[in-house]
Amino acid sequence: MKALKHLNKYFYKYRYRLIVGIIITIVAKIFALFTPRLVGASINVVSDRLSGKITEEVFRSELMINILFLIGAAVVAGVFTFLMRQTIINVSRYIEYDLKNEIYKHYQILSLSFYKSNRTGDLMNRISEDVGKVRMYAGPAIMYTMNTITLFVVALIYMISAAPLLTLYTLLPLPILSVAIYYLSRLINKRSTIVQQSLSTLSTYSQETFSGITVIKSYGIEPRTYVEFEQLSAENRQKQINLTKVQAFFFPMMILLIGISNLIVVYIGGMQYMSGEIEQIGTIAEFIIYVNMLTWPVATIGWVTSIVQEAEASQERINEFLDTEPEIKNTALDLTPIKGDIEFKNVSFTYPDTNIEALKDVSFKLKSGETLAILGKTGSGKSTILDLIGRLYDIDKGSLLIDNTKISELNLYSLRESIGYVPQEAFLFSDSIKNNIKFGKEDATDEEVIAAAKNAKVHKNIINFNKGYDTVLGERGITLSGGQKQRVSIARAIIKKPDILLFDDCLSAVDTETEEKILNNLVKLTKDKTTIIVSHRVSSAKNADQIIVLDDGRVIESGNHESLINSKGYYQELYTKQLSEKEK
Ligand SMILES: Nc1ncnc2c1ncn2[C@@H]1O[C@H](COP(=O)(O)OP(=O)(O)OP(=O)(O)O)[C@@H](O)[C@H]1O
Repeated sequence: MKALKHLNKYFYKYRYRLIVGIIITIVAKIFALFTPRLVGASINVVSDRLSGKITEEVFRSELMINILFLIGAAVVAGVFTFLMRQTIINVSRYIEYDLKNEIYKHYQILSLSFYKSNRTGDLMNRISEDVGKVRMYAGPAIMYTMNTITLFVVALIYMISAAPLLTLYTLLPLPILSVAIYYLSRLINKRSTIVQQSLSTLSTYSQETFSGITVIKSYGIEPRTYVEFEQLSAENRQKQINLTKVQAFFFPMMILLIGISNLIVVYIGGMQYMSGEIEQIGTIAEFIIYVNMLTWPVATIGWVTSIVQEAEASQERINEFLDTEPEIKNTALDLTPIKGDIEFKNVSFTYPDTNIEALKDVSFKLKSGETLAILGKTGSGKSTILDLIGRLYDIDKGSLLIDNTKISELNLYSLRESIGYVPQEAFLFSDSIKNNIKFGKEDATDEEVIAAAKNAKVHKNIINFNKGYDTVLGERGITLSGGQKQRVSIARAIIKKPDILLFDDCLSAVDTETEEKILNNLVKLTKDKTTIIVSHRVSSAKNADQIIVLDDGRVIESGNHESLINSKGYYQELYTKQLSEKEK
């Protein structure tokens, strides 16, 4: 129960609803328990009439009163049972909502390395499946426990006052039922988890084959995927059958144990009536109803125990993520406006998960408004530099200064707010093109969106689509070409008008002519912004104020276009090669 303590704050938040719910539960059960007494009393009236103890008139009026009370008690119990679900189960839904939001909010502040080391499926599971299991504790478990306690206490008082020995015999099989249900519920839960896992494997497999349908069709491997699907499907079927097998035990077992209890009541009760220990025949009927009313609550003791165990395990998994501290901490609580000076002083950085030393002793200084181009072979550490400026990771050695202040001392929100980042692989959401661009600036006007798209040289493509800027992208929408995606992604960054712009090889899928036009627009737009362009092409770099060339995490050349051409190194070689390719 330690992990589940996390929910106490929510129970406190909804305490009034919960208390009302508990009171309603108690009232509902008290009224439900009028039934056996009234039935017993009615049978006694019939028996008294048969033995001539009462007159026909008294018989009729007493029976009528009993029947009216029976109907009244059933109606009140029914209304209160409805209200019981409306209060306690609703509280569990509120708690489920709050917990989901809490987890999601926490996910948002966790660092990139957390996402690298945990699978997306796991993150999704904890926020959906696990929260669902915890809800069962916060709602149904509490409701059924209250139900059982009230029913038991009230029924026992009635039963013992009517026939103490018969009470003992009647209740004898019930603990066996409770224990049996507990083990059965555990088995059911275990098998349901196995079914869930197999279902998720099946859906992951189908999802992947649908996303990769182009590859599957072009390689003609549809029959193979079909066979694989069939195998997974067959495994799932077997697991479902295994689950049904144990589920099928549930009700027969209950019916058997209720039957045994009924038999005991009739047998022992009958004997006691004959020997005169029980005075009225109605008591036997009353007891039969008690047994039937108590069986389900007793069964739920076992069921609730297994729900609580499951909830505890789920909450433990949830807490594990909630207790994970973000590696990147915001230490400056006040906002810190950013101008855009960037300085790397002997910066080294090793990725914690792979231990790859991506940057070694890197130094450069960039004044606000200047442009830096970074070139180098693949894997040389170019993107890593941009990640460090966005503080997606913290550096190991050296110092990274923004506006002459250590990056870790800046307000994280201000820092990221001042950056416009265009990643190497453009990611667009399944939304309209307009909203994808506006992602950079939520309150942007249509004119601003169009201006950004024009500067990113993608406006003409967009207006050629039937729905223009309202064209929906993604799974159910249109698929943009690689170059179009990159340009929408550029528009998203420039609409924000940030102080620092980071372009990570984002023109690689664009032809050189369009690249030239975009770069010309960027020169105008980024006049007073600090800009870093990562590229494999000299054409993207040649106009930059500074150029650095990286090799295996080290700066091997630095300068401007002219000085690097004259120094006859990697840059000059690349320039000559790319120039001759262009001329071919
Ligand atoms: N998130 C990560 N976790 C672990 N290692 C990483 C991560 N990202 C990059 N690396 C490693 O760090 C090194 C530098 O990678 P980086 O992406 O900075 O290179 P790059 O110069 O941008 O390459 P490219 O031109 O191919 O984009 C590579 O060896 C890479 O495998």
